[in-house]
Amino acid sequence: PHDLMALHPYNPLDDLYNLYPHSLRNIDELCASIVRSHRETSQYRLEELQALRWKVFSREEIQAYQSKTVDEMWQHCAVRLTDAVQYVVEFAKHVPGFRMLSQNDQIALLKTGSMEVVLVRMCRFFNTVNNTVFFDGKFAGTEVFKSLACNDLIAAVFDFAHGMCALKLTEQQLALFSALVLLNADRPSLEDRGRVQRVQRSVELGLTHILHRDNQDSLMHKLHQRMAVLRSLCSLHMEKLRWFSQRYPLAAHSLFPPLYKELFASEAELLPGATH
Ligand SMILES: CCS(=O)(=O)c1ccc(CNC(=O)N2CC3(CCCC3)c3nc(-c4c(OC)ncnc4C4CC4)ccc32)cc1
Repeated sequence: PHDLMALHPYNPLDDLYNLYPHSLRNIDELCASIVRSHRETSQYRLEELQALRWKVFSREEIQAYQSKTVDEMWQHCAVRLTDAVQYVVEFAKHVPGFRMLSQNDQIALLKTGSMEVVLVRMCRFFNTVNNTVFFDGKFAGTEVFKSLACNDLIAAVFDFAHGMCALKLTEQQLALFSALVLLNADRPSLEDRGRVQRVQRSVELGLTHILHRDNQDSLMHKLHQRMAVLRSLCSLHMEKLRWFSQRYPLAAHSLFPPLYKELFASEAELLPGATH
């Protein structure tokens, strides 16, 4: 099935063999190991989410969320996001080639990529019928997040989830796409961009291989479009975060989990006077 190799004058599989001379003798093994780590770090199994699909928040529970203050709700969400990000960090650590990168490059990729992978994974626990997302143990509509005071961001997240669901990705396709979102050699402040490019190329090869095998080559273009939407979503999020940390300097500084300082805040950028 490697006829697609014929299309590439140079054979990126050489990169694969150079990168992992012993462990992964072919692209199937690369895909299998990424799918396995996706499955082991996906936080919720599809069957669990399917069973909870119609468990939505009551009027009282929605009221309770909506009566939280802005900083209370941001902090509440921050805890849920941090939890989800931990699973993405575990996923990243098992993507072949990721751990061979320098510590700084691993952090640089996670700093921006982890949020994007959380958003990609959200389509697994999104119910397009009643426009709800699994949050805090039940399925929540946009009204649950009203007190965050950023309805445009939430609307954009829900739109993105709809768009991802429309592609009807299999778990295997989602696993390879998540790895590709993470292994982005265009991220800022990478020390060894060339090395990240080689790992990115091998993951791209894996995704191309999986889509070719599933007879869905046309999905690749759509997935690249999704990545562009992801980047705009995350910059909108960072804009909100800047607004939030100026409006609630104490909350941003003390309430966000320690991971925040590691992953998102840099001295000048987000938290004035942050202590590392
Ligand atoms: C990364 C760890 S950290 O550095 O400590 C860190 C960094 C930033 C923040 C503040 N942003 C924030 O809390 N956000 C942002 C967004 C909405 C826009 C993009 C993702 C989001 N989403 C959820 C979330 C969900 O989180 C797991 N699960 C389901 N639904 C939702 C909401 C509908 C969006 C829950 C929190 C949440 C918090 C913590």
